Amino acid sequence: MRVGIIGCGGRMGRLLLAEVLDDERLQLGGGLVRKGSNLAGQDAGVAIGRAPVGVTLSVDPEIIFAQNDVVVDFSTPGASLEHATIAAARGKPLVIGTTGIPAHEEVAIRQEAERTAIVLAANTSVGVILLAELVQRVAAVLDDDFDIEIVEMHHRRKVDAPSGTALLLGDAAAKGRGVDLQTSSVRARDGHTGARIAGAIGFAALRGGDVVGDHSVYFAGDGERLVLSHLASDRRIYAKGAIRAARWLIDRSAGFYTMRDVLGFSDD
Ligand SMILES: NC(=O)C1=CN([C@@H]2O[C@H](COP(=O)(O)OP(=O)(O)OC[C@H]3O[C@@H](n4cnc5c(N)ncnc54)[C@H](OP(=O)(O)O)[C@@H]3O)[C@@H](O)[C@H]2O)C=CC1
Ligand SMILES: O=C(O)C1=N[C@H](C(=O)O)C[C@H](O)C1
Repeated sequence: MRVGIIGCGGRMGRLLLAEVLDDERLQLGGGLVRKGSNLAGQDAGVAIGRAPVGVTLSVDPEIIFAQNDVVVDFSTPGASLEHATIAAARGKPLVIGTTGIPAHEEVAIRQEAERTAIVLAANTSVGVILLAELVQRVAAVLDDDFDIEIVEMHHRRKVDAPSGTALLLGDAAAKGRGVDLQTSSVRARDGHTGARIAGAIGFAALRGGDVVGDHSVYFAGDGERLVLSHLASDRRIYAKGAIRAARWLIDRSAGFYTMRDVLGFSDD
């Protein structure tokens, strides 16, 4: 199975290259970097501090999709939509791990998934997907007397907030409670905000240091708090999960999928 990686100059892209190169069942079929990147034209192995592997990093996404059976994209929102369009035109499966994708772009990605198989996953770690299942269950059991607040912390270089995972957990909480996240969420608080709105799902984003990714969902009641957390200490969990999604996706027909589908969770 030939795997192409998009965003090879990034924190995740580098780990994804290593993951593919270290898996004897996989073949690295190409890697994409941003136009103007000083990694363009460099050997993919050398780019991650290893011996040459004979695969040159390209700036042409068409080549990446032509040369691979499945492509994994951890880059930036606009770029991921562009890649979904190319994937759809070529009928190539695509795993997108990019977060901060605006709603209208997600709609467009879902449309492209009518022509090819696409996994869109704000978090590819098994632990986080399990956390989301737990959050949905707890939210279904506890009533509005328990206020839901989602707190996340990431490294100082993260550019989007709240994290895609925080929004995914918010969605799980909203589903469990039977409410709409868009109309229930409070994304920031500052100044004289007034008392907390009953039934709101609140978000808080912390940024600092090298934190890989911490997420906690608080169910805060009178006299007790239930806190469900996932703390990531090694970014490789995301790379491993993304490659698991790519393996799973290769045999799928066109459609829009999530990590729940990859892990075989059903809706019953
Ligand atoms: N789903 C998950 O489990 C996870 C998701 N993420 C998400 O993945 C994304 C990437 O994260 P991270 O690796 O930390 O970020 P980085 O900023 O380190 O990497 C992003 C990379 O994408 C490159 N890039 C931008 N545009 C293009 C393009 N058109 N073609 C090819 N490459 C491009 C950038 O190039 P350049 O360096 O030249 O600017 C950069 O190297 C983020 O949205 C993040 O939130 C992160 C971790 C886990
Ligand atoms: O940018 C990151 O680092 C991460 N981004 C994803 C997100 O926004 O949820 C996943 C993980 O938390 C790491």
